[in-house]
Amino acid sequence: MAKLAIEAAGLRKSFGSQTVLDGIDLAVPKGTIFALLGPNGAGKTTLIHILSTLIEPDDGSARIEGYDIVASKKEVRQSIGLTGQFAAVDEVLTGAENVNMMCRLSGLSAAESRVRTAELLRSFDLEAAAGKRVKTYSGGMRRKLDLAVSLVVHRPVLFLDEPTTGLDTVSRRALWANIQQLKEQGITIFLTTQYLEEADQLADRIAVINHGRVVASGTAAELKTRVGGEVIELRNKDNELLRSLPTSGTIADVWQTLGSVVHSFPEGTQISIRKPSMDDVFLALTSIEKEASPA
Ligand SMILES: Nc1ncnc2c1ncn2[C@@H]1O[C@H](COP(=O)(O)OP(=O)(O)OP(=O)(O)O)[C@@H](O)[C@H]1O
Repeated sequence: MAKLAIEAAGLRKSFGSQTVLDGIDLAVPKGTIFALLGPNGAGKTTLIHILSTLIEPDDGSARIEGYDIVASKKEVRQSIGLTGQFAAVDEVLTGAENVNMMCRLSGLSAAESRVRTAELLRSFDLEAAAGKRVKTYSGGMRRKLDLAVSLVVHRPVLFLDEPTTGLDTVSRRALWANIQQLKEQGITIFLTTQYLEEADQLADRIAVINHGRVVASGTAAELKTRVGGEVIELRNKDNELLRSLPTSGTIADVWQTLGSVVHSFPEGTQISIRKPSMDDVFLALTSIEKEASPA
């Protein structure tokens, strides 16, 4: 049995003259959460579409649960669940009707469908809203319902394309908890996100993608270490950030770094030293290419 749920080598895709994926390699172990982090237009959705067999790559290969995404489309489709960027549920139906309809379409009997619908609505905390039409749902509730619908049939691999885009902090955290629970059930999660905090909080491994290439990959801690050292923060008496300065963290380097700016800041300026955040990592890894790319 393959240990990897998702593996890709040299995936390429162009639309006309635009190269969207420029040689992507991936290896996602089973039962883990993998986050593909990148800015708008980096190629995240295109990669999900390729891995979920919706479009074919121009070059390279990929396997899901050991099945080739081009030669064994049917087996790949039977191994995956997918939720896209926009909720794919029917607004006129109630939450329960949506889940129930998907159960019936998936071949469950009426009785089985009732049981599964109740189970799913319970695990996503949607029982109270089960009888309400989806058009009355908040963005967070729709996303939860979307996830519930994609889990009607047990699939070992779940693709989530920007699952929390547009949600407020509370709904986002609730959805993160749901996603963690899916991992605890042994499901491999591949998600795309523009939110650094989301990748930091949820993912076992992260790949940062920019202009169709993986520019860095590893655990959140590894990526932070890659950017290196520590960050000195200078704040005024109201605790407002005045400047962040990179440092290796040694006494000599902190001394030298502060020495070069000490006269530029008023007395009373406070300093603190911290590890780099995912924001520092992301900016460091994507800023050079961003500057070079057209707006
Ligand atoms: N079917 C298509 N035809 C032509 N161009 C496309 C097509 N699909 C995607 N693109 C282009 O490919 C690039 C990458 O798009 P993609 O949706 O994969 O990026 P993304 O990282 O998911 O961005 P976002 O976060 O905005 O969804 C974009 O410039 C987009 O316009």
